[in-house]
Amino acid sequence: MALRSVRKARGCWSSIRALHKGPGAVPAAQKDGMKRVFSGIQPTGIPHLGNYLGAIEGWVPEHAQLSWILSCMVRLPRLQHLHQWKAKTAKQKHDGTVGLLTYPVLQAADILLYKSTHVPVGEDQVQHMELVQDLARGFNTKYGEFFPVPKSILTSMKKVKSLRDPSAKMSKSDPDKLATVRITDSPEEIVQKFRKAVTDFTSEVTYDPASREGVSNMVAIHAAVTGLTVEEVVQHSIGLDTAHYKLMVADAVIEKFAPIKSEIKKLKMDQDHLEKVLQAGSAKAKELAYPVCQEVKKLVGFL
Ligand SMILES: Nc1ncnc2c1ncn2[C@@H]1O[C@H](COP(=O)(O)OC(=O)[C@@H](N)Cc2c[nH]c3ccccc23)[C@@H](O)[C@H]1O
Repeated sequence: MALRSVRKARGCWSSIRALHKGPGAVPAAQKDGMKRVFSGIQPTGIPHLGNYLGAIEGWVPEHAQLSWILSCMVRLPRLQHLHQWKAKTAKQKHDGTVGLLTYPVLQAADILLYKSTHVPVGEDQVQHMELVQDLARGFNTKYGEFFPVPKSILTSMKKVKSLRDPSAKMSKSDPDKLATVRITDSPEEIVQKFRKAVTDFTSEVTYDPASREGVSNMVAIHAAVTGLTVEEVVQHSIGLDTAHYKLMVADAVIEKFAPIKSEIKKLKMDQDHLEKVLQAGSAKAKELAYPVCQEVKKLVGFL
């Protein structure tokens, strides 16, 4: 389960806090115009004691409980038809687990538990968001208007492609280490990955995702990290061949990541601060999740 952040539109926490005075309080109705943005990420690496005490311990009951209730409202074929289930279980010789099959329901619980209205996700999650929307609508039809139907927020870079196979998405779990640029990569690693990025035999830099996926991925990444438009990026690259252009994109990515990397380094050195942030986040999340979960249990007849 992957609750990482519960963010708000500017100025909303105070009104949310006023409505949620801890366990037992009435869940907040989504007032007109009030946005609640929720996102998540797969947890990778080994969680430490601070993660567990500060956050994970506080997530488990409400997320798992709502997930169970929602899973009783979804038919098996609905989950078996999801692209990601089909792709992942195929990779595992059709030996996928129940957890893999039902994780989109747990993800729906993550989102609905906070009555989220907007969810920033990449393109691969759009089908899962449709499931969340169906579950919210289905619940509301059966038990009365309760959950907002959350909308996906997609950026222009909703599908960053692999540097080794531009027909596939860039993925953390890609076994080819050169395919994926990690935020923590050193400048040398980033240069090496872009140098080896798969493009084609035309040396000119153009943007044509249908026929030149590799170079177009470079251009799209370049535009996204510099804040320029695709047209501006292509214009600035006139006269460069793709080999030189790849190094230019690598430099732009290094520059983009530099302040993020130094912030990560600084934060990692301040474990006390990190644990405090986790604890405060966990308390805020609990304050929102508990009353919503209680209300759901009342509506479905558990309480
Ligand atoms: N190549 C790519 N190009 C553009 N976007 C991409 C690319 N790869 C990944 N993403 C997006 O990054 C987010 C985290 O990915 P995860 O696979 O960890 O994401 C996952 O596996 C979720 N199940 C985590 C999750 C758990 N609960 C949630 C609630 C709301 C939103 C997300 C979650 C996602 O938005 C994903 O779409």
